Amino acid sequence: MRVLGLTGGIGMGKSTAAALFRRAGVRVFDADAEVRALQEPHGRALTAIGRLVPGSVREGVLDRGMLRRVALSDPAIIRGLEGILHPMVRRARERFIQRARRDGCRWVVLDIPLLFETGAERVCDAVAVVSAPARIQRARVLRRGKMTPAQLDAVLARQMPDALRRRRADVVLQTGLSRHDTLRQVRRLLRAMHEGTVPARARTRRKHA
Ligand SMILES: CC(C)(COP(=O)(O)OP(=O)(O)OC[C@H]1O[C@@H](n2cnc3c(N)ncnc32)[C@H](O)[C@@H]1O)[C@@H](O)C(=O)NCCC(=O)NCCS
Ligand SMILES: Nc1ncnc2c1ncn2[C@@H]1O[C@H](COP(=O)(O)OP(=O)(O)OP(=O)(O)O)[C@@H](O)[C@H]1O
Repeated sequence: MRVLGLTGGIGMGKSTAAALFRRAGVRVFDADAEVRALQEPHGRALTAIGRLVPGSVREGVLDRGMLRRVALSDPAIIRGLEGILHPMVRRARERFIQRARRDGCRWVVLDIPLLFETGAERVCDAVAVVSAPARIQRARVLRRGKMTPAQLDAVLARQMPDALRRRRADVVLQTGLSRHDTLRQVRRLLRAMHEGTVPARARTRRKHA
């Protein structure tokens, strides 16, 4: 079985690309969805988060807006939050890979925003990076109205710069043009996956989870 990492900065179009892979029948592990599941009412991460940010969990329910505000204004809190969540996400990822291998999948996709930052690239045979001009990225995120410009800057400060991410990619998917154009690029990649011609990772030693 082969593993394709899919990553990119906030708002670069990861979920949109992941949905295209899913539609083509490829199994996709979604790290953001995993985080949300851990933070659901009575989710497994809530006790630890409530201890980290007192008042953020009331009667087993997380105040996500408050957590976002606190975490994105205090680097120590976001580090603490990552310390709670990343090991849980890593274990879920390992279970996903084991299950897919057992089921005889030929390719799976790992959709992980912090793929390089957390070392998850080590389990990937190839990495695709979604990318768009910074101006478009900013406009997309701010248009959603969930984050202030200062909060967006705090997120960007914790992510690898786009240029570096692109340099470390095996494939770059441009999402700054139309959705149709992105679809064409994903189709091309799917064809290469099928034919076994995806550029392989030369720089890192593969270590399957
Ligand atoms: C900070 C939180 C509460 C903000 O919640 P919110 O609903 O605003 O955002 P959401 O979870 O949908 O994430 C949106 C995007 O923000 C970026 N992002 C989220 N967490 C982080 C982080 N710790 N570092 C860098 N970027 C991040 C990613 O690009 C992600 O796709 C939440 O993202 C969280 O609990 N993050 C910590 C866990 C984490 O590191 N997640 C990243 C995936 S492993
Ligand atoms: N190829 C594309 N063409 C046009 N718009 C796009 C394209 N890809 C994504 N978008 C738009 O950009 C926004 C962000 O896309 P998406 O949710 O896929 O990004 P993301 O990288 O998963 O974001 P996040 O990191 O915040 O989860 C959405 O509003 C989406 O409609």
